[in-house]
Amino acid sequence: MAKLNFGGVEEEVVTREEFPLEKAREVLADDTIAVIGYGVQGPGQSLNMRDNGFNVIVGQRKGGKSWDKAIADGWVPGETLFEIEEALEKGTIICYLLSDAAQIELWPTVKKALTPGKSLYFSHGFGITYKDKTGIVPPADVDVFLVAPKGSGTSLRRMFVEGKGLNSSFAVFQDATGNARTRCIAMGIGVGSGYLFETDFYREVTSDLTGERGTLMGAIQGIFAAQYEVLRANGHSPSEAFNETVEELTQSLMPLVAENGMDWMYANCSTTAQRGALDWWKPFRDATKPVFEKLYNSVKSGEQAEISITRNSKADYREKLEVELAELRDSEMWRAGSTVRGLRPERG
Ligand SMILES: NC(=O)C1=CN([C@@H]2O[C@H](COP(=O)(O)OP(=O)(O)OC[C@H]3O[C@@H](n4cnc5c(N)ncnc54)[C@H](O)[C@@H]3O)[C@@H](O)[C@H]2O)C=CC1
Ligand SMILES: CC(=O)[C@](C)(O)C(=O)O
Ligand SMILES: [Mg+2]
Ligand SMILES: [Mg+2]
Repeated sequence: MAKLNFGGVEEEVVTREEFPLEKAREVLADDTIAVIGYGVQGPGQSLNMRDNGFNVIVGQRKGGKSWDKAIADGWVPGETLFEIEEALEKGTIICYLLSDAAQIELWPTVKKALTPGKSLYFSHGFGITYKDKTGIVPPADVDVFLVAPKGSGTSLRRMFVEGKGLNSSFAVFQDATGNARTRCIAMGIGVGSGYLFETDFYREVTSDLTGERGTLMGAIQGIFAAQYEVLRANGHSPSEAFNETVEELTQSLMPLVAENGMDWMYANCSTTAQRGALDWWKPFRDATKPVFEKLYNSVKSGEQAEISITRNSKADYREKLEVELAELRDSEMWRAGSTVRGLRPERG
């Protein structure tokens, strides 16, 4: 563990320097890693582990898009791609990467396969933390741990292919073998994490649910929509409103923030912009903070988990999500965005 100073607070993190890939391979040399579910995280994690030289198989329901995608990605039915029950039987580390709602339905099957000494791996603290709602209570004689890549499985794979690494959190819930922590970190390195920071299942799920509902996804769309609507109501064209709300942020300014922080991005803009942004960020913070507090409390009380389970357990949940995604896609702002994206010279 490397001790690092994060803005004045000391924290320990695990880097690839101190826990190299060779060590991770050694730790899991005798394991068969069964990735159950081939949705978004399933492909990212399984392909990275396969390319990293681990013994990986995939378990997925036969027929359907995910099964076909697995075959297209080079998984071979009967060799490295199996029906879920068969993969569960063969695996010594069970990576439970179905959607959080689907994990509830399949749990009785998974539980049966968890013979003593096996490991149960998650990428979210959801199922374990909300056990009263999910019924997910693992047997005492298996290791239970998580590695949660902090980003989409799509980025996890893309960054790996580019030689980069997305960072992940890790946590041990149950250590039956006495070796759970090392095995967990080895998995974290195996899936292609850039570095790993430690948490517990409760803190992982509460921060994650807050982040995705907040600045990462929910709040950002909300604030985009509000500014776009004000610009349009005041006579600005869709292209002007979109460029000034989204395109400039994603294409020009956020890459600068990613590279060197907010102050550096500010410093690379005009002093006119700096003056205004420095005056306005606090009013925006003050206006939104009560919403973030409401959000956090709703996560903490279990209300957000309840909503997610209820809604995503319905037979037609995919169609319902698609209708709401279409509402975004078909909005003037994102239709304007589609045209703007088409005009990027590199796409032409
Ligand atoms: N999507 C992402 O990039 C991230 C996901 N996670 C976590 O990783 C885990 C997996 O999430 P995703 O990859 O988004 O899952 P997903 O929603 O893409 O679903 C994964 C797979 O579950 C299968 N499935 C759905 N219902 C099923 C059922 N009733 N029986 C059998 N199979 C079923 C689907 O065919 C799909 O292949 C979750 O715990 C999630 O919170 C964590 C970080 C990011
Ligand atoms: C990509 C990620 O980490 C999220 C937003 O938390 C999720 O997909 O659940
Ligand atoms: Mg997340
Ligand atoms: Mg999440």
